[in-house]
Amino acid sequence: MGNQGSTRRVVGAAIVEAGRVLACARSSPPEAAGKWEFPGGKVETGESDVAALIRECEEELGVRIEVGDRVGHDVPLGRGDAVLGVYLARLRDEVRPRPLEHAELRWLAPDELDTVTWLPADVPIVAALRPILASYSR
Ligand SMILES: Nc1nc2c([nH]c(=O)n2[C@H]2C[C@H](O)[C@@H](COP(=O)(O)OP(=O)(O)OP(=O)(O)O)O2)c(=O)[nH]1
Repeated sequence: MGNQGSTRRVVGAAIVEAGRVLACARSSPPEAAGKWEFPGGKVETGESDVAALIRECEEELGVRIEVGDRVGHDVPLGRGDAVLGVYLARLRDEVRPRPLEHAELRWLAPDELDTVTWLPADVPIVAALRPILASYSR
């Protein structure tokens, strides 16, 4: 599926390993710096969500990911001219994620998801992720 229509898409990867999800602290812009998000970014014209996630995770973390199911629903961003969609993902190999663009990376267990301040749009997605993560670590 391509990126059609006027609503711009931002995609994020909820990378899960050993029952924890990778959370990333933004380094910019100033109003978002120190807030936490899923690695990802804007889907380019004609690009699929999955291709955008693979590209962004290489750029931001230096890793190759495999993309899985959606987490929660699309969340409107800002003035409503964009939406955020998040997908489960896994690392394809042993290469460890590095904060090439983020201020900090943390692997969070389900009971640690509230220990960081997420970007506002991520809050409902994190709520949808919690039971999924908990089911992995059971
Ligand atoms: N990557 C990411 N962006 C998010 C999340 N939640 C959220 O509100 N956003 C917002 C922050 C930004 O306004 C926008 C993504 O923009 P970005 O700057 O990360 O995208 P990009 O890497 O494609 O950036 P650029 O090429 O425009 O510099 O979406 C999230 O979980 N992950």
